[in-house]
Amino acid sequence: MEIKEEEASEEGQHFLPAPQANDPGDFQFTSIQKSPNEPQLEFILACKDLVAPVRDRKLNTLVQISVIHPAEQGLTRYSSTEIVEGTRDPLFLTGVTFPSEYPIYEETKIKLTVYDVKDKSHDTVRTSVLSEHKDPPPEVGRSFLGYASFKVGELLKSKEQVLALSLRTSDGGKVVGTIEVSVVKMGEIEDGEADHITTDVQGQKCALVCECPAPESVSRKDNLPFLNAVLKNPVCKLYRFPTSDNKWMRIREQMSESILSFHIPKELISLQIKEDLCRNQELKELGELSPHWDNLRKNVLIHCDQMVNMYQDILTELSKETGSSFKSSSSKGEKTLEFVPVNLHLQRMHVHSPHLKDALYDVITVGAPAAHFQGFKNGGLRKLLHRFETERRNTGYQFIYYSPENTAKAKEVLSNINQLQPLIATHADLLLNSASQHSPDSLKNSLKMLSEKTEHFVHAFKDQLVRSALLALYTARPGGVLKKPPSPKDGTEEHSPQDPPPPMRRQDSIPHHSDYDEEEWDRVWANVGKSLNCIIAMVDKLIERDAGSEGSSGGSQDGEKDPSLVDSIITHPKEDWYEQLYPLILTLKDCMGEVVNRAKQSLTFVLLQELAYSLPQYLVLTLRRDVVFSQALAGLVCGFIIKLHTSLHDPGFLEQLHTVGLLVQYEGLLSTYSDEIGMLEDMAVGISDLKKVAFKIIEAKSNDVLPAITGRREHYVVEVKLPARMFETLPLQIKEGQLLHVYPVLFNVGINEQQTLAERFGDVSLQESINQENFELLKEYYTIFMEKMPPDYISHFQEQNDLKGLLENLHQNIQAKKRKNVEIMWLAATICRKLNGIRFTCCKSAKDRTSMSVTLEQCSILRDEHQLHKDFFIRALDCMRREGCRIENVMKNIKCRKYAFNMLQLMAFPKYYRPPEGTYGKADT
Ligand SMILES: O=P(O)(O)O[C@H]1[C@H](O)[C@@H](O)[C@H](O)[C@H](O)[C@@H]1OP(=O)(O)O
Repeated sequence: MEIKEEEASEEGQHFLPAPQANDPGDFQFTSIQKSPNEPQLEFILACKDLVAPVRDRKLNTLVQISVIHPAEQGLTRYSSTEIVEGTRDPLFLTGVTFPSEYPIYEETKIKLTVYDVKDKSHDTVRTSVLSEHKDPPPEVGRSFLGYASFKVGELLKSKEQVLALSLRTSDGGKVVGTIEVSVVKMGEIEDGEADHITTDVQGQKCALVCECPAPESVSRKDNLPFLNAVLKNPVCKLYRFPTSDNKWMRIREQMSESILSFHIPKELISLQIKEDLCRNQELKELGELSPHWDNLRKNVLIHCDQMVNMYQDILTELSKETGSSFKSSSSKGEKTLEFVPVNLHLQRMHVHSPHLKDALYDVITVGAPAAHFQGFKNGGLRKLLHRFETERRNTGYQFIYYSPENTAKAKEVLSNINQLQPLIATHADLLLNSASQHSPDSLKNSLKMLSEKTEHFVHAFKDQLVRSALLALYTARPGGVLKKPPSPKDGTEEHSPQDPPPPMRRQDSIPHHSDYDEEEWDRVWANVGKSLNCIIAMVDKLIERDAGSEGSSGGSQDGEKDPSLVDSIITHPKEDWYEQLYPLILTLKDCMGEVVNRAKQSLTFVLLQELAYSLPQYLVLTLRRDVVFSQALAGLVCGFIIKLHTSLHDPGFLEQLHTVGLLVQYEGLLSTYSDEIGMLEDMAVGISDLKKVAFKIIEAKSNDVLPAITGRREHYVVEVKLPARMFETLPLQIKEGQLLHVYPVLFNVGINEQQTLAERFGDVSLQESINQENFELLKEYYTIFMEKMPPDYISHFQEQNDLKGLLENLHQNIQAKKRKNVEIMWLAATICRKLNGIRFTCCKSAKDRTSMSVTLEQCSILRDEHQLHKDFFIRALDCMRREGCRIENVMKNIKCRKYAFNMLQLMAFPKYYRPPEGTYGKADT
């Protein structure tokens, strides 16, 4: 293949194609040998003796890397280095990496084009707009210096895998310098020869040594296939930066989407539809009600059915998006994608630095969970829910006020009933089965299980709420009314002294003609216990008699048995165990059925109260909360799975996971001004709602390793599947299905020009209270951590980390009420990392501000943990922002390689949040 003249050669090129499957078509090409899931090829670049077109001009150079696929004509522009200023011997810190999925072979040709950049502000504009099969726009702000090309095979087979190539002018004639291409492998020692290159850094000469010590495996490679099941379309970038002692560290940045972005919302919506259908059915089965309540119920059902239909439509639409793993920032207002998180990615930094273990730093970046389709005109969930609850509490006409806690309790009891009743029935049948087999051991075991479950069942109703709800329902039946109204002393109807009297008392339409028998429920409920006792007595008796031991009757545990019932049974014993037990089991089931019937109806009546108030506003609010929660949950599950896989071989982490639970820390960059107030209010509730989520790790029984969700709105369990060989290595408690809890915390610091307005003319109290409240939560987590982790772990932990000091510092910063105090974010993130937590960074779209923040976090980690040379802090930051994963993130969201900031916005940003010249500007977001 001929490489055409530079001016014309880039026809048909496009930037960073989505890597396709490694499918060479009809041609046979030589694959590159590589470790599974590792990049296929990584190299770094340096130029020497570049010739400036104009004498004495100081060169500002960058190299553009293009790929010529062996079976195709034309170039594919792949990536660029950063711009190195003021030297003829530039050494580029931004390297090149081809991820494992990229279609690259030994025959693939790489073209390196060196440019002299005259105007940095134009540079990114120029590289941003290339789209497939379009002519590149005219060169602006840069001029062509020279090019070189090589075949991948040549590089791989060269001595020491280094090529020194002459750079030539476009006519191929004049040599204008050389370019050195050196293969690098993360985590591998380079041979003893140190490669000394000098570079001019801000006027000072600095000797840089390219050398790496022995590798340390970061994450076990056998975990990767399972991570790859959830992570998609990785973008990789490679850098080398000097350490303070002039050694090289290597950094690989990786950014991946996750199919959980769509999978979790779909799972969740299906579950919510089931929950709502079940509730609607229960409302229908509530029985006869007086006209007032019946009308309310009809109205509620109309709206609830409509709601279910809407959820079903959304699910249908989402199900069409098979295999999708990314919702772009520009789709955030789309109705059918409401439940899907915006721009969710794993942002990973892998550091290989001299003398230190390799390290991984993960941050999940995602748009703040918020209901963009519903909008923010009236604020977000935090405000809306508060307002709704206050109004509901004070309106009190036409319905009975139950507090959110009591409504949640009603849902919990209903869910327990629905789970326990079939379970008890199964255990009862198993008992009968054991009886028919005449097996004493099996009979004892079945009885044990049956007793346990029945006790749980009886216990579930030991709540005043059921009692008071029964009373309330009684009065709502045709003709039913109380002699005395339900008493607030039972604590289920909550009225402060100032509140109006309970509305029940105003239901004058119901005639007074009968008394409510409050003890009836006690009797029905107690019968379940009694019938279980009869079964226990009978089993004891049967086993006793079977063992041939005469004399003692009734076994050892009949203290609570109903003697009349037991006696009547055992005075006429039959030797057929099944026949003896069958009628008792029937009685138990009947008694249980009676309890279930009454309890279900009464608690459903409690739910009717919640729904009856302010329809359809209540349902809209529920939808908003579901939408926000779904986005937050998708991110959380993604973060959890990644954390689990990367820490699977860390016993301390696993111990922490099941004894303490996991800290999940969110960094918010939203401003407390205009629409973003509403977003922050949504986000705060969405994140707080994650407390309702617990994880359970189960053994994968098939190739489907995608997580499943069970539960209901008040309590979800996410089942994460691990293949047998990984599952086996887990601590017993986790293998036995112990629920693993999460502790979400959110710290927000607005940084943009809107925040300046909020600080000058608006209100920052929302941010202040969120930070204060979440500080308390973080402190609570730390206390539990200190209490529950083993003492030897804690003493080692304390030697290494001054968590107390960091917490104190964070507290002072929160109290200080300083403007745009980004120290809060750094401290919160550091505490999270030290406590083994999951890190999140969010702004509206997780595109611009988030990119500034994660790159700053990455470079700060390199500085504080890996001795990044202080003179290279800003250069590293600029490299990552200019050519790193985050500019690709912007590109994939808005098809333009520009952070959407204008000068005004930048001036408002804290200093280190400003991107380098040429990487920002007006962008059509
Ligand atoms: O990723 P974000 O920081 O939320 O993107 C903002 C950007 O910060 C802002 O300057 C710009 O004007 C846009 O509003 C971006 O939000 P989009 O959601 O429109 O990408």
